[in-house]
Amino acid sequence: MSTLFDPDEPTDSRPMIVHDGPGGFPSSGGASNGSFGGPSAVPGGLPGGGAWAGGDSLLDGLNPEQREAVEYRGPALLIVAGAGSGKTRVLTHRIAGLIGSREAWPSQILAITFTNKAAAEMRERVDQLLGQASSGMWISTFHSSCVRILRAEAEKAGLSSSFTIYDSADSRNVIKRIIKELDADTLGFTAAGVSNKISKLKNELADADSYARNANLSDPQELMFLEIFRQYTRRLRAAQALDFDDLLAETVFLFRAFPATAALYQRRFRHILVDEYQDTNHAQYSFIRELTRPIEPHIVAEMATAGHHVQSLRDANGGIPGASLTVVGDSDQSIYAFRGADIRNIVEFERDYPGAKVVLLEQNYRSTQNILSAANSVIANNFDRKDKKLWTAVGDGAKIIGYTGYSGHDEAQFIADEIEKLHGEGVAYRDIAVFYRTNAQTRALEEIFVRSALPYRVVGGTKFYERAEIKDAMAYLIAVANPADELALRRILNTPKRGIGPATETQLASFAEANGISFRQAMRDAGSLGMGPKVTGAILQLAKLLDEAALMLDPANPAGAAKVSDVLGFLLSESTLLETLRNSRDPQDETRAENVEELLAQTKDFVKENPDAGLIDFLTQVSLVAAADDLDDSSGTVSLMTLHTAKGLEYDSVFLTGIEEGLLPHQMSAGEPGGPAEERRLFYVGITRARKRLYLSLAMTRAQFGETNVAMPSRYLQEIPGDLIEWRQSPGMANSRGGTQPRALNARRDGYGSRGTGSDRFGGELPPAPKPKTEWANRVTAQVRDNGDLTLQSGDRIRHVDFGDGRVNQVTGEGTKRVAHVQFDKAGAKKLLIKIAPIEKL
Ligand SMILES: Nc1ncnc2c1ncn2[C@@H]1O[C@H](COP(=O)(O)OP(=O)(O)OP(=O)(O)O)[C@@H](O)[C@H]1O
Ligand SMILES: [Mg+2]
Repeated sequence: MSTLFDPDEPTDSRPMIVHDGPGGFPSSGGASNGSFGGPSAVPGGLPGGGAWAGGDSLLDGLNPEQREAVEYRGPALLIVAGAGSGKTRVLTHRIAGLIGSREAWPSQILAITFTNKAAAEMRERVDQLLGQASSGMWISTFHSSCVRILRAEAEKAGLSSSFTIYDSADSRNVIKRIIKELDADTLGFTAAGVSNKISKLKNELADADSYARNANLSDPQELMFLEIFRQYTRRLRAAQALDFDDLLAETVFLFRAFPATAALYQRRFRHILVDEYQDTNHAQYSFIRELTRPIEPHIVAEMATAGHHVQSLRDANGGIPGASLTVVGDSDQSIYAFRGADIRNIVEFERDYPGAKVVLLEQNYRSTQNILSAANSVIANNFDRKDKKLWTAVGDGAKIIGYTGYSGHDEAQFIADEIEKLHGEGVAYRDIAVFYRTNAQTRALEEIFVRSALPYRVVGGTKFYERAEIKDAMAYLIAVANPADELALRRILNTPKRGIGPATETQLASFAEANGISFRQAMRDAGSLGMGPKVTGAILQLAKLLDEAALMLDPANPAGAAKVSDVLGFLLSESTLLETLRNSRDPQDETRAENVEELLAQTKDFVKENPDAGLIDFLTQVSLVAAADDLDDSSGTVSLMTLHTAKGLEYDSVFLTGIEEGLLPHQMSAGEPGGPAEERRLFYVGITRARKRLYLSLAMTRAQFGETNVAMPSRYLQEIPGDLIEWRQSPGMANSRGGTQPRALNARRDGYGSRGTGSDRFGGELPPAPKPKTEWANRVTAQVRDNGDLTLQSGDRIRHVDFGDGRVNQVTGEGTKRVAHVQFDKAGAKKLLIKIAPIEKL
């Protein structure tokens, strides 16, 4: 992929049709016969009478409604259906059908998915269905599509094509600085609050000026906010940077300001398909709206004059009709209202696209009947929705398993044990997922999983690219790519330490401002600032290093343009960043150095996979890695992720954890209108990810923000018919109660009085306080454990803080990854990671 994209360029490398296709593909030989009459026309015959891998088999795996959706040809198609009914599958088959039947060139297709991973999967499926790789399709997220367009049209958008993309941490840093400078914290402004508000406004396509028009500027709060918003906008512009929300908004503004530019894309993309449409916000909606607009005859005439191929697409009036649009979604799965997503986009689709065909899908192919029934009865409690009943031919399947733990740790231990059991029954780790509402819940889970030597990965936690050392290394690359990016320059100014303090940084900034030059130029001019020779030398050296790196990348470089990996290697070694980490005494720096080396390795892979790509391509790719993109199906690990990240995915076995009031629904949702209903949809999304087995767990006490609080079962649990769930108790509770209902659930019933007899009272029967730990246990728990030297072999007796005494059956693994398989006298069989397990040899 080259950095810049020309919408008029042929991007399809397949020697498919020899005549001139629609959308202006230069003929690849042969005469232009113009027989390709628009999106719904099928050009006659295939070259050489060849067949493609799809054909009937493309429709074989579909039910009649799905087929109808795949085969429908018309300007607008809306597929609304519940979870797991094959919406994404229909989109994929539809794309393959359009290409396979020669109705569309791959390059005329734009498919929007929610994550880059979903995009990659869709592309792979399409290629599979077609039996060959088809390049030129745009299957990507909203953000990736917008970046490609903005880089190609940067000049019109008033940007450099090497603009930087700020992630939320970057933009918060800028906002933090502004708040400090304006003393806005005295008025109660926080970086998080301001950044949320700005993000919401941008999702509504508002900018500082439009905000000013509607704001009450006699209110000091609003006035201050406006000033922060203005400064923020100005600073990002000066740094040639866009934040995530800008990517969408700027593209829409560009299309509106330059109809002729928009027309290039409107003409190119004849088929636009959007997955998860229920979660589009106003800016995303507008982007699609602009792209599907018909092109006015006078613009078509201009395009023809400019040499663009438009002839075959023209209608009787000389205009070009709007692209065909297919959207799929499920309003019951709308979970991004907090980011401005608007269910109305789906509800009002028929109004916005008159004559749209609507297809409903009702058969679920993912889950067992028990899981579906639970999902159906939960979501039925939301008002204001069209009732739809999902059914499945799969059969009832296993019951849902419920578990109430004493604590988050107890809950996590239950999950770890169940996972091992499933694994023992032949379920692969990769087919198991654990979901939670808040990231904080991972702590207990991770602790237990590590101790149990369970292979897992947290999807979208503290992401690799959000680590400080990676951001440092990336800032070097960004500073080379975009010299205007002051944030990147300030980040590396004294990283690694080179004796440039905050006072010097401020001095450089003021010098730049006073002289109307960039921060980078101020660095180059450091000699005239009258600072000490050491500091001056350090600044000049850094400026020179960056300039040299930029020269390496220059295509005019006599040695040939250097690759991203070479440049990063050069920067890391010349700046001594890597060496400093390696030589540091801070033990964490060892990991940091490894991470930076990993980044270097990644750039090498990137160069291998994309030989023609440059630095900007690499930076773009990194900026757009979304949370779910960390998923790697091939790895044999259990996936841990938030409910939001789980959208669109499916797993054989799913654990939904922390089903408690305050977590689900989340306490923050209580005050929001529609909050609890949105949380219920989130629960529905979670339930419907499971294919065969579903676990619902909660804890009676939950440690949060350093406090341990009594937790109450979520109101949503009561919405699941009791006979679908088989409750397992916390081990400590089994003795005192005979029934199968978890005690905490009874407490909940009491509180709500909606079910139960009232005799099931919680009062006076609080669970016994956890046993005080022995002095030994306290010591083992308190110390930072490192049993690296502990030698264990089968037959050894050990003592564990929680599980008591037991006997080692087997030791597997090497070095720090040694695992003891222990049969505890009371707690049963467990696996422990020796290095950190709270154990002692007896
Ligand atoms: N006609 C069919 N025959 C067999 N399997 C199918 C059929 N339709 C869909 N499936 C399978 O059912 C599962 C769910 O399909 P898909 O992911 O497309 O549903 P979805 O409606 O997009 O779900 P979600 O709302 O969760 O995004 C997938 O594993 C898919 O391959
Ligand atoms: Mg889907």
